[in-house]
Amino acid sequence: MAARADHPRIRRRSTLAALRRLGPYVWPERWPLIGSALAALASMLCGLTIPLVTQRIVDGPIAHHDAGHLPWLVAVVLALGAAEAGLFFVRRRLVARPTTTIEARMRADLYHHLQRLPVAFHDQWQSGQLLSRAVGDLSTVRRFVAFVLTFLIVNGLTLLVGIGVLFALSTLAGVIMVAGAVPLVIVSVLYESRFKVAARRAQDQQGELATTVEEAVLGIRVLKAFGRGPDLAARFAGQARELRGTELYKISILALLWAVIIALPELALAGQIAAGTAAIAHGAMTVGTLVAVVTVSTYLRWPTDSIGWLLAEANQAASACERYWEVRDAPRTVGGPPRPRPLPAAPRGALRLEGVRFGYPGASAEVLRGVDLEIRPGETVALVGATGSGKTTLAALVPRLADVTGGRITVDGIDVRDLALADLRRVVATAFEDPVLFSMSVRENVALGRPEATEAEIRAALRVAHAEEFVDALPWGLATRIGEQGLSLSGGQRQRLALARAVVGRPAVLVLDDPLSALDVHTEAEVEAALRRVLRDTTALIVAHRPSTVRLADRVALLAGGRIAAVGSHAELLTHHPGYRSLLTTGAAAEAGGRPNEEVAAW
Ligand SMILES: Nc1ncnc2c1ncn2[C@@H]1O[C@H](COP(=O)(O)OP(=O)(O)OP(=O)(O)O)[C@@H](O)[C@H]1O
Repeated sequence: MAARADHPRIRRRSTLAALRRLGPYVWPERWPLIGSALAALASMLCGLTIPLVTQRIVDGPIAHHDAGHLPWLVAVVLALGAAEAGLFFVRRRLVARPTTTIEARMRADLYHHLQRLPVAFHDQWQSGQLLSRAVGDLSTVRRFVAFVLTFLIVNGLTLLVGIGVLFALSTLAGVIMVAGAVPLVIVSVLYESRFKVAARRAQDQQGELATTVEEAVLGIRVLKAFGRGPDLAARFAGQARELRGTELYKISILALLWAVIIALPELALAGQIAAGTAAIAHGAMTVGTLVAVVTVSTYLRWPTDSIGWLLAEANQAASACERYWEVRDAPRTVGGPPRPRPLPAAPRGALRLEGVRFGYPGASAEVLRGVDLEIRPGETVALVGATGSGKTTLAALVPRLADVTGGRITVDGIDVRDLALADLRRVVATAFEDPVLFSMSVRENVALGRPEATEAEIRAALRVAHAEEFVDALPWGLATRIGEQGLSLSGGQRQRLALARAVVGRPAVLVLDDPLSALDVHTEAEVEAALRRVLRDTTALIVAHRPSTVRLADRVALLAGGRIAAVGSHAELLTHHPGYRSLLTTGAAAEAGGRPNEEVAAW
């Protein structure tokens, strides 16, 4: 999801308001930025002074055929030119550090915020949209602070000073200059709103394009296997065409703006030359003054020309800021409490679900409608249910990847929402069905479960997950960097590393979402045996799809119709619950998939 450019709320918000929100980032860097603006201004003033010296040269040594003072005046022009160049260099040097710092800070804050946002937020946003904000939009913001902001101020001031100089040289020349500049400003402002909408649309489309590329790369196996590459390529080409259309529209706006920007100052210059020549003929102006007027007007070309372009860049930066703040403003619905309750020094791991209800945002019906379940310290409960019955959803509520919408979950009698998130994540460890590994070494991937884990603890966790042998066989053992999302490993190997990550912190409560699903029969039996040892000291909730996983549990809870329909030992449920029997005896719970919840509820 991403707010679109044509949304009225976005149109109404002013460019200035969006850019003002950069304040907290820009303020700490104000001194070098002010220094760079002053250097740019001084450089402009040096350039602006050169025409005045030229006037002296034309009306003095040249008009009087007296070269006596010429070397001095030429030396002054040279000195001014050198100062102009030197100051420009200083500006560049001064601006680099603070602007890259601002960009880096904003990017880091965005990243931290993304990490804290609930899973529900990530479910709704395309990752390409987030990527384009973190990369493209923040570069636009840096360009704005480094260049656009400075030159909007400096060029504005140069224009004012330049027009003042023109008025001092010749009132008529000043009036002609202003007459040319006023329509230019009006046209620039008129085009601003149109350009802003187009700029925003282009940024959103870039985000969509990034999402398509990302999906194509991550899903390359599926696309190849189903021969769907050309379809996605066609979608990509369509999106690229749309983006091209928007960019062309942006260029057509800019082209018109540039035509006006170039034509008006040329007309003003022609007017100044015509009026100046007539004034010289009537003895009302010296040749030197006309030369100075023409040189000053020519010098003012860049500040005048740039205003429209700088405004367009400012608009682009404003919409980049809006896009950035859309993410930063997203509320952290799952956060730590203001006054967290402390965990017992040695948590026992009593897990209790009391009337737990949960509905996904925007969904018409709740997935969980009053789940009651108690898992005693050290006990292992398998959660079984038809596909889509809400097992994964329930498992995600324990480590607070989402918050219950009704009822409560307690660990050792404390509501998980009253615990500091760091405490909760320390006491509850999770391994998901789809084990995501990061582009880092095996050691780092496992240590995500406990950053301070020693080599011995990591090895012990690998042994539990029956992963030590294959890790040692990797080219650099624990130090082997595994590919993006661990793609260079097999599904079973990835699952075992995810399991090692979950157990390395020796958590009091383990939540495992189908931890043996990707293992072959032989490995499954070995991991099962190792897990059994870990589970002896840990409270565990295990989402189970097949009998082998269920065998790990002391008790089994059957989830159906959003509630716990039955609890008992595997043998009891097999005997007394036909629904459970059919779910497991078909080989895997997944095979019972497609059953409507109502039917399961009726078991
Ligand atoms: N992010 C989400 N947004 C909206 N609905 C969702 C989301 N994730 C899951 N659901 C819905 O919630 C219901 C429960 O899904 P869940 O993944 O918890 O089931 P499950 O029992 O774990 O299924 P399986 O056995 O197939 O893994 C399903 O109807 C699913 O479509």
